[in-house]
Amino acid sequence: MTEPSGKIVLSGHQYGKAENRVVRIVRDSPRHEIRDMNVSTCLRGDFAEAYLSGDQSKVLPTDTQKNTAFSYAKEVGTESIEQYGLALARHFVDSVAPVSGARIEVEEYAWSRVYVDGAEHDHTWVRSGQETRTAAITVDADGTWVVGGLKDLVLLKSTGSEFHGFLEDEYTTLAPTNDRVMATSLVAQWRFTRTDIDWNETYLGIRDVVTSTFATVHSLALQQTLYQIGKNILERYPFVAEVRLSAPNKHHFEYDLGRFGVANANEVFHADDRPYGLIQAAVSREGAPAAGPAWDGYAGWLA
Ligand SMILES: O=c1[nH]c(=O)c2[nH]c(=O)[nH]c2[nH]1
Repeated sequence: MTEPSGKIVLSGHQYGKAENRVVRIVRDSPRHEIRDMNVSTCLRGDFAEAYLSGDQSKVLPTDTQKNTAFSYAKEVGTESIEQYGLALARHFVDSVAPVSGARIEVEEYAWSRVYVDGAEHDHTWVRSGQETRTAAITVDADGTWVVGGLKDLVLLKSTGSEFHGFLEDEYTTLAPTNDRVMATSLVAQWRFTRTDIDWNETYLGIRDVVTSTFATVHSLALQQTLYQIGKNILERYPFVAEVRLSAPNKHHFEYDLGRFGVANANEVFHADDRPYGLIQAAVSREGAPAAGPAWDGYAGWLA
């Protein structure tokens, strides 16, 4: 067999500044607001000469992209990470000639107000240990795509989950169960079909669909729960075209206390951190607008 001997070409490129830690405080009144973000900017276009011959004449430095990300936190504000990301992406495409496309990926770290004497404090927060909100915005000559999301949403239900009836072969040792703990650390992303959205209200609504579906679906497998989560989001939000979900099955094994003569009826578990089943699904609406480059990632946290 002969190896292919074709010409070697630059077959893809994109570049930007990854993980700018932008913190915006709004201090127009004594009650301050905080938006704590991790922002990655990525430019697309014909930057081939930078790779092929070292010609930087079309290259907007990543340092400049960083500065723009920080300045936009003041210039356009950070009402939501989606709105901020849209403004930043449009700026690069509209104002920097060689840029034909931009992708902005944002993670938002949540803070909640500290309570002092039973009242919310104006300018002190404690980091909320729950999920990280995410957004990925892509603008190019063909359009604008917004993907909202969350990651590290850790959920556990102590009953209402079964797993049985599975295929068995000579390597199968798993016992079927009618009652188990089901837990995950969910990553979910949803693709919008429009940009005139109340981003913050929609985020909270979708998060609520995720948690309430996880709670109320009597689950025969994590696969079934994921599909129901996606379906319920699409049913409630007509402007969402597609939901992608990734869920590690955080196994909780009933600990064998029988060895000590102690009964254990689904009460004491060993939470095993690895290996874990990793269950993934995409749920979409037939006939919805095409995804285009909406899922073409940059900094890798979507992977
Ligand atoms: O919800 C589950 N899905 C699986 O595919 C699987 N496989 C497994 O061993 N346990 C489970 N649980």
